[in-house]
Amino acid sequence: MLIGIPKEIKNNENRVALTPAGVVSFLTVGHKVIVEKDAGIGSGFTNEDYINAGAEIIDSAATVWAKADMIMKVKEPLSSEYQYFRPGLILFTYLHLAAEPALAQALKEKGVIAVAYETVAINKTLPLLTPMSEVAGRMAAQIGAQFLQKNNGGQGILLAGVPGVNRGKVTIIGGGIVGTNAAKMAIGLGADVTIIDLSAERLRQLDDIFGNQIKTLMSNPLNIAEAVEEADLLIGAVLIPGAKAPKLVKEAMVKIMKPGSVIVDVAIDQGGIVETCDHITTHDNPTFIKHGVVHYSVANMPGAVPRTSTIALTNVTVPYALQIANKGIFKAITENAALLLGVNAAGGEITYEAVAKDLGYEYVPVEKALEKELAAI
Ligand SMILES: NC(=O)C1=CN([C@@H]2O[C@H](COP(=O)(O)OP(=O)(O)OC[C@H]3O[C@@H](n4cnc5c(N)ncnc54)[C@H](O)[C@@H]3O)[C@@H](O)[C@H]2O)C=CC1
Ligand SMILES: CC(=O)C(=O)O
Repeated sequence: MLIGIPKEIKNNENRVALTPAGVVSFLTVGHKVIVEKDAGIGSGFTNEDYINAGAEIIDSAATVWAKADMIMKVKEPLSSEYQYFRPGLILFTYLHLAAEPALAQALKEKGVIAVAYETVAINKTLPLLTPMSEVAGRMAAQIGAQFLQKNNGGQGILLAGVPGVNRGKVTIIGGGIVGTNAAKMAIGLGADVTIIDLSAERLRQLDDIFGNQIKTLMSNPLNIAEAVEEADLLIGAVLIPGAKAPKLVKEAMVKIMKPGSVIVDVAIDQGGIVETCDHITTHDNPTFIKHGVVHYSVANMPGAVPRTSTIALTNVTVPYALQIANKGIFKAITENAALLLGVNAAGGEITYEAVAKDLGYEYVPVEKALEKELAAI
C-alpha cells in the first residue's frame, strides 16, 4: 500500500502523522511512504530524516493526496483539502465530525473511507484519543494558570496561594483522561481541585487515585452551577464518543463567575460544554473575553507541544495503520472490532451512529455501506 503524509495546515498545527521510525515500520513489511516536504519540521523531523528512513519527499500536497491509497493525518481536513477526496480513498485521522458538518458532507459525497482516531474503541476506552487527551489535560491546568495572571487578562490568582492566602479553585467537569490529567497538574500546582462526572464508578476510581487531594461531585445542574460559580479555573473535559458535547455550563452560570476567571473548554473539538464557548480559537489568538471571563477554546491544543505529541500519537496510531496496510481496509475492519468502530464515513454513507444522529443523516452501519466490498474479501 502507498501511504501519504501531507503537511498539516491548521493554525499552529506542528504535529505530523508519521515519524521516520513509523516510515521504517511500513517499509519493513513492504509498503511505501510518501511525505510532503517539510511535513515533519514542526516536530523536529527533517526531510533528510524521512529520506534516510526510506520515504520519498514530495513537493506538493495535491500529489501526496492523489497518489496515496491511505492518507494519514493528525487534524481533520480543512475545506481547502476537500478537493482531494475521492471514492475509496482511506483517510485515517482525527475527524470530530459532529462538530464539522461540512466535512462530514464532503466525505459522504465523495465516498471516502474515513476512519476517525477518536472513535476507535476497545472496552469503552479510546486508545487513539488517550495520548492526546493526556497532553491536553496536562496543558489545560498549565494554560489556565497562565491566563489567571493579571498581565494575561486574568484575576491575578496564583493557584497555589501562599501561606495565609487561599489556594485557587479549579473545577474540572468530566473525569476521564483529560480530567484526570488536568487534575494531576492542578494538584501539582497546589490548587483546590473539584472533579465532576456523571459516572459514580468513575468518581469512585478518582477518589481511589487522588484521595483527599480532590473533591468529587456527581454531575447534575445544581452541582455544576455551584462549582462553576466558585471556580477560578473551569476545565471542560466531557465526552460522549462521536456525539456533540452537551452544553452543561449555561451562559447564566458564566455570568456569575468572578471577573477574570478562566475557562479552558478542552471538549471544544466536539463542540464544547460551555454555552459561551461559541467558537474555536487558535494558538495565534487563543482567548476571548465574555462576561468578564477569559475563554480558551483551542481545538488542537497538543499541536503546541508537537515533539511530545507526535511521538505519543504515532506510538498508538501506527499499529492500527499497519493493520490497514497489511490486510487492506476491508479485512482489517472485519477482523478488528476496535478499528470498525473508527469508520465514520464509507461508501457514501455516514456510518457512525452518534455522528449521523447529531448531523441529521440516516445512520448506515459499515457492514451495509460496504456490503459489496466486504462480501468480496
Ligand atoms: N482541544 C483539544 O486539543 C483536545 C480535546 N480533546 C477532547 O477532550 C474531550 C474529553 O476527552 P477524554 O477525557 O479523552 O474523554 P473520556 O471519555 O476519557 O472522558 C470523558 C468523561 O466525561 C464524562 N461525562 C460524560 N457525560 C458527562 C456529564 N454529563 N457530566 C459530567 N461528566 C460526563 C464521562 O463519564 C467520562 O469520564 C473530548 O472531546 C476530546 O476529543 C482531547 C484532546 C485534545
Ligand atoms: C484530539 C484532537 O483533536 C487533537 O489532539 O487535536
